[in-house]
Amino acid sequence: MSVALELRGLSKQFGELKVTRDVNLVLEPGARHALIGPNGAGKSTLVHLITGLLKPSKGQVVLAGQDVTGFTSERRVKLGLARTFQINSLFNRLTVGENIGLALSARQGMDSRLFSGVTQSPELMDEAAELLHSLGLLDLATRSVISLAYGQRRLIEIALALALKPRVLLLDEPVAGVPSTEGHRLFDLLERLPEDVATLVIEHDMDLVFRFARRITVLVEGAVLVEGNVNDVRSDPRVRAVYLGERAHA
Ligand SMILES: Nc1ncnc2c1ncn2[C@@H]1O[C@H](COP(=O)(O)OP(=O)(O)OP(=O)(O)O)[C@@H](O)[C@H]1O
Repeated sequence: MSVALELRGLSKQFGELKVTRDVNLVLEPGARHALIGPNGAGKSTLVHLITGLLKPSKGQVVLAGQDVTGFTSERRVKLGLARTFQINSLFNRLTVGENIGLALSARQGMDSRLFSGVTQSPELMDEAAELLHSLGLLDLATRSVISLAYGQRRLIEIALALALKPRVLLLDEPVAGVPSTEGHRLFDLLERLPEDVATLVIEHDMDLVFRFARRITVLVEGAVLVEGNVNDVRSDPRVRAVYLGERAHA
């Protein structure tokens, strides 16, 4: 099977400021990979380079063997790159199930503005329920989005991204703002992600990173400091120095 996502020598400069420096990264299908690094390390910039919000100064983004460096974000989504949607992309007055139905219909090329077409399609609504069930979120299906707590909405954002049937899923700080009482639902959901989807999580919460990831890339000053499996990264003295140094600084 081909590599799901590859970054080749990716660099980004804003004027004189080098924010991303020659980053190489490979995600195999089904990868569970975390990107970590101290504040300002360039994690968000790297995500923007992957999604197409920013264009690199050098290097390539390759999605399932295809060089997508010059492609718009929309084209990348169509080719299987999904990221968690921002909260405001959910339709507040609709139910969770209807929101997922709309995302499924968009994937199938239906005009998602034709909302009635979605709710009147038992197949789509069944598929939405099936997806929510597989993620352990079926209890939220008939709730209107507006009635959900913030943490619950963040879970639904992940379901919405998965409705696009991506090859690669980018999760940008999934824990941010989720109260600890709802944290277990997020962990549960992450364990239920489809096995073949390559997942890259950008996260500050080390508890989540160590539980979820099989490989970790540590970014410092825009460059990869270390990449390896969880134990290697955890015990690497350079990583400890970065994090302990940061803590001592705080
Ligand atoms: N559009 C821009 N123009 C100039 N500098 C930028 C721009 N975007 C980001 N930077 C700089 O790039 C560096 C990396 O920022 P980035 O937001 O990617 O880091 P980060 O690792 O995501 O940080 P955090 O964990 O705090 O969110 C910072 O010094 C930031 O000020």
